[in-house]
Amino acid sequence: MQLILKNLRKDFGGKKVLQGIDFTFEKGKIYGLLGRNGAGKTTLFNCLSGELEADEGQAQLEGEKGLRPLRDEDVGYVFSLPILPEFLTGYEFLKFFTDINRDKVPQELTVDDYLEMVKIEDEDRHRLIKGYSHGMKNKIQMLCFLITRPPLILLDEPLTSFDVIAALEMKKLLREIKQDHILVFSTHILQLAKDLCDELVLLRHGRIEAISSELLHSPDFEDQIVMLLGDEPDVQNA
Ligand SMILES: Nc1ncnc2c1ncn2[C@@H]1O[C@H](COP(=O)(O)OP(=O)(O)OP(=O)(O)O)[C@@H](O)[C@H]1O
Repeated sequence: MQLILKNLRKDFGGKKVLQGIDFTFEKGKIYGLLGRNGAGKTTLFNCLSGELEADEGQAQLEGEKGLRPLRDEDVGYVFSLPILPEFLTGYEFLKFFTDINRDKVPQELTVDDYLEMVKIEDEDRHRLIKGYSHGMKNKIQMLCFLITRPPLILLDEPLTSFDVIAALEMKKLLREIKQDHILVFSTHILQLAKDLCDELVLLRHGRIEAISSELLHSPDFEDQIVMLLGDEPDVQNA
């Protein structure tokens, strides 16, 4: 399975953010998306998840049944600022979520099994999400894609909110599921990108370019990335 992006463009009132993205992401790999603040990483994720409509271009999935446009339900999206119903408990939300996705949930797994998977403790499961920490909310968001297992999973800087143990667990989990998904992960933490990702891509000048694997494994990797990102101009105005 592949996600094929062709000439994806997005402007905001003349501000050219995505300037013709051409790139192919493959199943079985974790991609690290790097870019300066304001480079357009969230905009790209929003266009792929259907939160925003791209002005031009296409996003298509190529699988066993051929090529077809990417649909909203193909995408699991973990936002950097989690959006969840704060008036529900973690348990209630997941019960609701598993009920509406009953066809996708393996029979043998209960809500408690899922909460156990991301180590949300018993005493927290029945508290309102409103009182959860940022990291706990991110865990709940991650459970949504662990339940529905969409082909494309987008993670907008989620691991930065996790403590060291939780981050290790999440990395392990992502590595375990990666063979069945296309995983794209945006982060500003170079060490995390290097450690977790199979491929690194840069979003700069409104386009995506791959970083060679030699560079990824070279001793001056960080300096080179800083140099490459350092010449990113401000987003172009029309
Ligand atoms: N809804 C919007 N309306 C107008 N401008 C927007 C909108 N969303 C994003 N932008 C602009 O598009 C540019 C890219 O923003 P985006 O959030 O995609 O960057 P980013 O790479 O995710 O940045 P960061 O690393 O800081 O999170 C910024 O200049 C931002 O101000």
